[in-house]
Amino acid sequence: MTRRVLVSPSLLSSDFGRLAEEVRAVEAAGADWIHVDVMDGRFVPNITIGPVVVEAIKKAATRPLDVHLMIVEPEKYVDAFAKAGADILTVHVEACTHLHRVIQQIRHAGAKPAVVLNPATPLSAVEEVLGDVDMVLLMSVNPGFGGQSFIAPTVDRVRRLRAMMDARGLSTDIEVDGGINAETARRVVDAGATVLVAGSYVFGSKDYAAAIRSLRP
Ligand SMILES: O=C(CO)[C@H](O)[C@H](O)COP(=O)(O)O
Ligand SMILES: [Co+2]
Repeated sequence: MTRRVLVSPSLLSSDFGRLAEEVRAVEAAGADWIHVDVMDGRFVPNITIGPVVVEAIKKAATRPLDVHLMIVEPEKYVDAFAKAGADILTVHVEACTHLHRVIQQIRHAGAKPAVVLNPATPLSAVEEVLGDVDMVLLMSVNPGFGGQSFIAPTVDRVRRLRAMMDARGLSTDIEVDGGINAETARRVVDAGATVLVAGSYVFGSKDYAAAIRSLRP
């Protein structure tokens, strides 16, 4: 089956001093979504941005904001990020005590809920909420930093997650984040991924449009 594949460049590797320009440049280069990495220095060993900066990105963007929350107690901040303009809000299952409640909270706040798994978290952790989310994100690096190498067993995880969805008659998006380039993109898309996050591969290239094009099947 041929599925449409979206590219969501991660601003983590962009020039933060020219954030609005970078957003406009990747959109002109063909980005489908804009991936925004929120880190709190607790869930991951790095700190990035909060709702105020998401609001600024929203003013520059015309494409949906795909906001990846790498924070503990996401329920405390979901409403603020939705209000700031997040279209898709993704929470780590490892950070949620009441995952189902957080998913409901995201939808109630007006954003599309998605859940994300670290590379060592079993797929069964999302099994009970597959029908409640718009997307499942599989991390293909340990979260916290851009520019890391793709963790190869992710390909089989994508294949098994797609089979779990097929068995339930679901065509939910599967996003993959970390170490995505033209070669790893092909492997995860063949396995059933439909959204590709790419940070260093896109922003580290001289030609954003060529980089984004090379990720598409
Ligand atoms: O969530 C992330 C890190 O935790 C980033 O989205 C991811 O690392 C993208 O960067 P790259 O494509 O350079 O690996
Ligand atoms: Co991310």
